[in-house]
Amino acid sequence: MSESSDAITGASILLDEVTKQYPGQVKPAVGGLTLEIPAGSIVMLVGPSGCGKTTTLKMINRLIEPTGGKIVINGEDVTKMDGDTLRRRIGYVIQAGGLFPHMTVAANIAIVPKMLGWKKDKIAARIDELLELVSLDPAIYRDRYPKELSGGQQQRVGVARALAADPPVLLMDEPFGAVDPITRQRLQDELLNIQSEVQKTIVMVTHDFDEAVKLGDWIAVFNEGAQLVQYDSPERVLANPANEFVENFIGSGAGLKQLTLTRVNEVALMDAITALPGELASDVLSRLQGEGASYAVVLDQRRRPIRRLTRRQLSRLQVVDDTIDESMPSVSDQSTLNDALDTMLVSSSETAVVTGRRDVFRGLINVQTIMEAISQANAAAADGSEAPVGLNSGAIPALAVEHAVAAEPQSTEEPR
Ligand SMILES: Nc1ncnc2c1ncn2[C@@H]1O[C@H](COP(=O)(O)OP(=O)(O)OP(=O)(O)O)[C@@H](O)[C@H]1O
Repeated sequence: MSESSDAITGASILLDEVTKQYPGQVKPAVGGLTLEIPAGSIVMLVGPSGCGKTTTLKMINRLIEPTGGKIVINGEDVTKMDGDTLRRRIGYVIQAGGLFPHMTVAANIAIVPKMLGWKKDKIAARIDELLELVSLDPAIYRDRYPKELSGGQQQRVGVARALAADPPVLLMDEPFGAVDPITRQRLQDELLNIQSEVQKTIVMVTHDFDEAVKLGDWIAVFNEGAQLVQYDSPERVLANPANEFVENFIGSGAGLKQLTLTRVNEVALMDAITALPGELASDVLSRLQGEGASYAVVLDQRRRPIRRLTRRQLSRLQVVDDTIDESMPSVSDQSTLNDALDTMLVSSSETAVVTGRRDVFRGLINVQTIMEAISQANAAAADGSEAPVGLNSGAIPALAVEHAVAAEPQSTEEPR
């Protein structure tokens, strides 16, 4: 991306007493909702089926027109703005990516830049940059059709397409609902990695409370009619649920869910002895013995881990080869400790290999570290930082919506 990695490019969003009354319905689907969404944050909308999450989300880009109230983006009232113009500033991601089946991956991503009249070579460069960003090798995937991709890959392309023209806001409606749990975990980790790079304002609807805890800076828990029951940090929603409704929604195992609050990159990792294909096994073995380590991590040329070799395995080898062990327990540094623990349990291994951006090796994590983190998790709930404003009626008291320091947002438009 062209922005520096820590610049917030997202825009603040304010829903100001927003209402949606569908024709023929007795009660409004969303009634007088006020919600402050800080620039550069991820806000998760959760609640039971039919409570108005999707309606709330789609009112932000006016795919659904509010029947009352105002929507303010970066200080600008966009309620009366032309809907198409508005949607050029807002990326939109839906379940299964919503890709056009008869267009290649590249053509799908290029839709918005083309509409904006970008030059061919700029579009081509952007496609490759975005595919790299979502961890798809451009040389392999740019000319494929959606049906030649897995569900997770389609979803990644959907995210790439939504980011194509660098919109300050990304709306995501159950984006990972259609993929298996492992792919879902990877896509969540990737989204966090991408977000640490792009710092957009992301509003996401999910059915999955664990997903909300994992991804959200803030969680909005709704009841019917988009009644906001609690709007706070994941730590505080877990530690102090506002009432029984939220408690029930969190479900059992709130203690273990604390593990979802801590990411692998927040705990100390252990160093490991690494080896490269082509090295003499005896050299690696003597390094292991010198450090008292039980195995070495073999890295490929791009420093991505491909397998682990124990002392015994090394003693039987002449030269380290480049065999890839698909079953090696490996987690991204954006994974939660919960995911890391899962990975270890599934592989019956007390340690897992940790990778960072572009899957580069970062170190090792072990069960001990995770156990220690559980005992520390509650401390975070005591953090006194203020939650954004969220309520259901009346004017907002002294709103201090931060205005993003973002450059003038470029246009984008999502196909609908
Ligand atoms: N086009 C429509 N016309 C009339 N009623 C609608 C329309 N769309 C949604 N509703 C109603 O508005 C309420 C909120 O729907 P919405 O889709 O926003 O809920 P949701 O929380 O996203 O639900 P889910 O989690 O099941 O997707 C529901 O009662 C729904 O039946």
